[in-house]
Amino acid sequence: MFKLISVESLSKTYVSKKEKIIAVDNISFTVDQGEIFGFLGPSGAGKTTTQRILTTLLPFSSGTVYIAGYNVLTEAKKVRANIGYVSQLGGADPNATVRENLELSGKLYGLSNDVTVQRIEQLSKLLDFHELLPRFVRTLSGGQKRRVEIAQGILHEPKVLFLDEPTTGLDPQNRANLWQHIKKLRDNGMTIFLTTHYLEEADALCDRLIIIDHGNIIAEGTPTELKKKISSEVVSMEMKHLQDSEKMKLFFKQLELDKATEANMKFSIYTDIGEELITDIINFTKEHQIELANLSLSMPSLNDVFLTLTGKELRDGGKEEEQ
Ligand SMILES: Nc1ncnc2c1ncn2[C@@H]1O[C@H](COP(=O)(O)OP(=O)(O)OP(=O)(O)O)[C@@H](O)[C@H]1O
Repeated sequence: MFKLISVESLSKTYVSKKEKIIAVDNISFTVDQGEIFGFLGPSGAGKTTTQRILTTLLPFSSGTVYIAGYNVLTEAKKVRANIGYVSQLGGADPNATVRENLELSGKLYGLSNDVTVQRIEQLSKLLDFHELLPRFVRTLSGGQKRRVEIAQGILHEPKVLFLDEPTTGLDPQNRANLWQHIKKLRDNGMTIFLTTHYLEEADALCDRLIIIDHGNIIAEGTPTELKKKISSEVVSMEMKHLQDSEKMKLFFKQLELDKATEANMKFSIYTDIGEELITDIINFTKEHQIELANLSLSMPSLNDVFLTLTGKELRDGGKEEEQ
């Protein structure tokens, strides 16, 4: 399969007031044509830095980067012609209409008027904002504005679309709606590189992803592969009374369950024999009159993956500016 993005031994060090900050530390990865590829990591992990390098906006310290077969250092112009970039801030002028914004993007990309009109027609239907074309951008909801900005980013039919935290600030319903639209773009052949710190987003949207922390790749695979690596199932349980937690801890020790975590009377046990373990827990709690607030069996989440790899949580909604 043709690799639309190929990154080899990429590093980026910022020098700020004589202090060196290694933002990206010798990372390598490739992205296939037609996939939604995610870059998941906490704030400060190096996601934006990497994305700005890949979109020719930032010089880097060492390594090689090819986008659509072109070298970002020596063939930056060709790279730019083949990519679309929608930053966190977006680029739509609030005081112009949706159509005017898109027409301006067409001019900036050097498209003819005919092609611009045709693309506006196509994309406004695909991204479900055709009826909004005469509206001023300032009157749009967050989700509607995002769809218009994505259309601006792909008006020139690029091979790769870069999306930086596309759903930050959107409510859960608008977020899920935007995911559907991003999937539609992928289904129409677009390759999408997306940075996110939302676990749920990475899980629902990405065909493959990298988890990045402190500039290093700590895991790579499909969401299912990553979750299966830690265990096939997770048993979650919460105690009603603190004194019972100690009894449960002893019980799990006897069963030699080494992949169990406990915090605030909540246990997560990573296991491949979930149903059997649930039966054992029910029998034990009945026998010892232990009251449970809840007990459930599920697939591990990407948060479990992050927790297992780094010992810390990467929770959704960890950023201050979020609503
Ligand atoms: N211009 C800069 N000068 C100095 N350090 C920088 C600069 N830009 C980023 N950094 C540092 O590089 C590291 C990676 O930052 P980056 O913005 O790439 O992270 P991120 O994963 O995109 O975070 P967020 O999710 O908060 O946007 C951080 O430690 C950050 O403070």
